[in-house]
Amino acid sequence: MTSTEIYLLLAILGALVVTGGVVVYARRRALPPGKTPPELPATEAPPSDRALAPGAPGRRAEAPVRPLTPEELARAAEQERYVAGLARTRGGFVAKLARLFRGRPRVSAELRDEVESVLFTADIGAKAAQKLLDQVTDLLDKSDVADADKVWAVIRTAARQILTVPAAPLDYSPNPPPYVLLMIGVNGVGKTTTLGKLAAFHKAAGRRVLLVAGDTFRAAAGEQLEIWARRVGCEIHLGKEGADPSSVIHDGIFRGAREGFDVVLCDTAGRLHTKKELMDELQKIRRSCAKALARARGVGEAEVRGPHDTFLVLDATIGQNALAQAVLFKETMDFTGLVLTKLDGTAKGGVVLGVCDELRVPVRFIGIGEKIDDLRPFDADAFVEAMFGDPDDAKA
Ligand SMILES: Nc1nc2c(ncn2[C@@H]2O[C@H](COP(=O)(O)OP(=O)(O)OP(=O)(O)O)[C@@H](O)[C@H]2O)c(=O)[nH]1
Repeated sequence: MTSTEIYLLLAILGALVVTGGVVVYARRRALPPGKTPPELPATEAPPSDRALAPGAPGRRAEAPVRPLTPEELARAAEQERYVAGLARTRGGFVAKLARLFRGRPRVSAELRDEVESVLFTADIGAKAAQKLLDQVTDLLDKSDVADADKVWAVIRTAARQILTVPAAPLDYSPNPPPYVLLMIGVNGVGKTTTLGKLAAFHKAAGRRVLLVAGDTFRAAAGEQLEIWARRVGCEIHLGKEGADPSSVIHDGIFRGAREGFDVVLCDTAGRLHTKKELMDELQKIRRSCAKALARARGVGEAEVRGPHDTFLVLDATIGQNALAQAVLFKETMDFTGLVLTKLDGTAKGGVVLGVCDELRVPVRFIGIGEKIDDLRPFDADAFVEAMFGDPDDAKA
């Protein structure tokens, strides 16, 4: 080896040593103080030398994406369906409120007037509107400016308080069975449809269901319920057209008890709360429920209260008129729960707040479409979340 070759070799070796030192220094600098880079396994080449196929051993870790379980997927789809079903309702006064807050990180007391105008022109009833406004005013009174998020949170909390009506959970397993439900309301509000959906709900929970066609006034009503019974795969008790609804319902409940059904769901003809004779007929129907249960149990009528539940069905699309209807029904007929239907088709769904506030009767179910699975048990928290989730998401 010539001296030139020796110098050249030494120069290359020197350069390699310097480059290695710089690389190690740079790597140490990149780590938090006190940390040393992890040692590579002696037997393995550095990752860069390996195939980059996903999952190859030693491949630089990507954030692992865990596939959702079927239950999680079902829950997400259900949540999406629920929120979509309430989109129009959310597009009502909630969207108007959200528009007031949009783009205003801080809001002043002047906003109070605008909030007042939205609340009092919404279909939530004057009392509920006042309660929400009081909360906003309280907050704004505390300082000249308030955080828009805080105002929104105050409205959400007040709405949740109004919607949370204390009530025992529904008991579908009375001893002795069956659980008897009477559905009442004005014409066309969705009584029969809701009964069909409820029959499906109980069937899915493993209960034996009997539908009772207590609307003997309208020939098509029995047929409509029969279609639901076939769709759900449950039995139906039909009376003769024009028969006394009390006697049809009595016989249906008695049959339900004798034949070991778990749940008996009774339809009634639609009626206006202003028609006295029709409201009297409802009282008679209720007494016949008690009579049938007493007879089936072999006890005196005084020992039986009547149907376990009576639900008043309200059509949310008529907004405040639904609230007026409910108030007038309550004057003549007790009901234990409310069903708000057609929330999918209206911007007036805020009436749920009004009925909860005014009547303090729990909303038990809401209808969010015409299909068999478009009925949801009412949950104040879930409803508030779907309605008031985030002002920026509210439908413009
Ligand atoms: N979009 C929508 N439509 C509904 C809902 N519930 C019921 N409907 C529709 O409302 C209409 C009336 O429903 P019915 O079940 O016949 O009402 P009803 O109270 O039994 O009527 P009467 O027997 O005349 O008193 C039907 O077209 C239903 O499909 C709902 O939650 N959403």
